[in-house]
Amino acid sequence: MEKDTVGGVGRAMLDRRLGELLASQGVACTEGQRTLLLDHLDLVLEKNKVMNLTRITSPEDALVLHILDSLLLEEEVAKTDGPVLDIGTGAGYPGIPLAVMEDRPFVLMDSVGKKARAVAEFTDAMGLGAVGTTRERAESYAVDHRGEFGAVVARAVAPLGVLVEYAQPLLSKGGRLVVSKGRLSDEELGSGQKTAEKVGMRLVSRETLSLPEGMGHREIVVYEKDGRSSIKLPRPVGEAKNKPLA
Ligand SMILES: C[S@@+](CC[C@H](N)C(=O)[O-])C[C@H]1O[C@@H](n2cnc3c(N)ncnc32)[C@H](O)[C@@H]1O
Repeated sequence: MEKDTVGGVGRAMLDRRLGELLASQGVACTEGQRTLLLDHLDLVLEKNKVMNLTRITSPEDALVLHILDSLLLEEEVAKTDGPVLDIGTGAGYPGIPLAVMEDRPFVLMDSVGKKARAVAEFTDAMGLGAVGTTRERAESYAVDHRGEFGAVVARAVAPLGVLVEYAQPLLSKGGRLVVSKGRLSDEELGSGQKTAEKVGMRLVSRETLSLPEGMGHREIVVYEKDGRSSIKLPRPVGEAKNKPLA
């Protein structure tokens, strides 16, 4: 039977608030999808009592900072086809909310085994059959999963240039990298751009958004794989971060 609380707060109130928040950002969501989004949040907050998954412990804040923030990527992800990969999923954000909204295969990846296992427990409990999880690093996963994904998403994982390098070998031709960033400096954007030119990706869009209730600033940056890389990818584990291409 469905619990009537989420993280100790009344579910009916959170459900109402979530509906308002999503509507205010133009995200269409059914009652069944909201139920799953709140189920996931409850599982995360329970698990967070025994392992470090998130520093956001207030369910009200998590509605904005986890659920809505993840779904700000939905419009861009919906423009792509084929499987979606979430690199560095942590507690399942943004991958699980996106998988709740999109009827297509997802893979949620984290390099930390206990996080990948926690996320697998969440998707099992939620009955998300089309969602796989893997404990892997993006660089090593790309060796055996070249060109498999129509979209790669990432939030709070690595600088833009590093993400462009991680995503390139994993994407199919025409596939897109959709990244959520807080403040994005000109320097980080510049290095993303130079990396993209080297690896056969092009910047499609950059959108700036404000979260409700003054809870932050977001940039949604989208790249498309439109050519071949001039460098053999993936490079060995750690090189994208330690020896960036730009
Ligand atoms: C700051 S957390 C963000 C988690 C989640 N995306 C979110 O926004 O709440 C970054 C996560 O990325 C994972 N990570 C970092 N580099 C990675 C890589 N190369 N491949 C896979 N996972 C990675 C870390 O283990 C960590 O769980």
